[in-house]
Amino acid sequence: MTVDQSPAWTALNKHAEELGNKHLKDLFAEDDQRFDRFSFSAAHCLADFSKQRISSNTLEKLIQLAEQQRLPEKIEALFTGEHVNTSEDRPALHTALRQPKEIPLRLGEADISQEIHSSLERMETLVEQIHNGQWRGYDGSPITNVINIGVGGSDLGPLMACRALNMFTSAEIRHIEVHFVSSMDGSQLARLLNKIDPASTLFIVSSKSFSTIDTLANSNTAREWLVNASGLSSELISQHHFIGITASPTKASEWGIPEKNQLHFWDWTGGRYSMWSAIGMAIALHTGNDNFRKMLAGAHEMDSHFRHTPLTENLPALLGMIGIWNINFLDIHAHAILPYDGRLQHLPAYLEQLEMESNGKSVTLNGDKFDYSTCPILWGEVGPNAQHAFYQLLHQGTESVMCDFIAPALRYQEYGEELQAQHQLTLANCLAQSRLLALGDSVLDNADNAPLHKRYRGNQPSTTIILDELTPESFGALIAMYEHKVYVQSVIWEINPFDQWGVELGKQVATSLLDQFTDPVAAKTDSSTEGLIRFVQQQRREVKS
Ligand SMILES: O=P(O)(O)OC[C@H]1O[C@H](O)[C@H](O)[C@@H](O)[C@@H]1O
Repeated sequence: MTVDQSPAWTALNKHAEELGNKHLKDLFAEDDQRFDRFSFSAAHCLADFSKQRISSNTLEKLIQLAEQQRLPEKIEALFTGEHVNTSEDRPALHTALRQPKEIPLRLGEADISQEIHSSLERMETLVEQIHNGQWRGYDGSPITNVINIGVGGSDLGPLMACRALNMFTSAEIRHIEVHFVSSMDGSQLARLLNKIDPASTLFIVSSKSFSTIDTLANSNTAREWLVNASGLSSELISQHHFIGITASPTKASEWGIPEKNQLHFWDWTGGRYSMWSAIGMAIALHTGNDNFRKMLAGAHEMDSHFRHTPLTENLPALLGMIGIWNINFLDIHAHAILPYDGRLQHLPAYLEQLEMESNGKSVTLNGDKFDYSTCPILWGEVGPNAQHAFYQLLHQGTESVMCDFIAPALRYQEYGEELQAQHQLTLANCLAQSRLLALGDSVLDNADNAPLHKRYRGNQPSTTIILDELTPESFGALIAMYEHKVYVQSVIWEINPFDQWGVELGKQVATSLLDQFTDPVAAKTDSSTEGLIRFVQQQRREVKS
């Protein structure tokens, strides 16, 4: 029996028939205590679910589904290192990466918390050496530019965190610029190599597998650039200008990263859950080791809340379960992430990987196919900008879209009134948009007289997440909350959120197609692929002739 045939699921289907058609404006009209009833706080975050199409009865039934799916035990299994990643037969212990040293965690014979903290301390030592100019380039120059080469989980997290915590970079370390290169087409790298000095540039090759072609292609180009600029051997260049962060040390050594320039993490850290490990070195370089530790501490605060709080007040559990309600009972399959703080500009892209690579699955842990929906299409943009882009669709389109509005309460405390006024303006827009999406033009007195193209139907569900302030701690807590939300949904859907088999075949097909561009008698594919390759080859011939 799959979960959609279970008693709790059936009860929710029945409940959806009763409540599903009730408009949010009616739910608010019936209950002026909705905010108090449906908003919850923990670890620097307040989550307001009152603009979700739920009643207290809905939450009760969702909690019953979560208990039916044994969510509390599954949460404990995650934290204690059980092999929740069944298809790869591994634990998923990203929470251990932000656990204080004093709390032991046994994995088999080993207490991994000691290993984790010695790796963290080693990373911090390298960061200090780079910050204080001890780490030198091939001609003795101190490092001023650091380029993180990585993709997916080895890029999106560190990039997001560096932008989010940019204002926490102290003057002492501002002489170090951190850049991110991920795209296999070389466009980011080419732009950078044109403007930086090779002698004072350090590359961090971030790759759990150390076999991702995107990252190796960019790293090969970077090394060739340095070898050409210096006239030195690639061995010598690798000693001064390359650090490798990986869970595959042998491959990193084979590529040429000296053992002493390597930082390691573990296969029980999923790529998209790895920014808390040495993969976060770029964050520590950009914001300082202290702020990196504060980010870990904030995430640990949310971990403790998730692990020890009853489901009825558990933020990640409620965020996850209300998502299940929207997807599986209200038939909503689009999810917009809308940060009302430009520092969180990379949050949507990060969550796209975290959520869709984790829960974009259609087979249960037992290998069974099923008919119910899983992860929705998730996308997003900085809210105020998106108001001038796709909010037309949110307000007057035909699609139901659930939205997450995310904003800090406090900002610019140490700045002038102008900037504080800009934050006030941004908050007003954040609250206005979620209000209008929920209530539609019932916010106006005489909306009924307006022509249809000026009507706003509302009833678009949203959650508003307010951080006390955007700090390393609250940022860590926010990301940990979404990680746990994803896990909660995977437990309900009985899927494995920690593997990503679906990304592999495309890589193989790409490798086999590479030959097609150079070898005309290569293996047959299909008329479209062959036609497109012929067109590219023709363009190249014309350029040459
Ligand atoms: O860190 P790496 O092994 O280079 O992997 C980088 C990324 O590529 C893979 O294809 C997966 O899609 C991601 O989960 C991963 O984060």
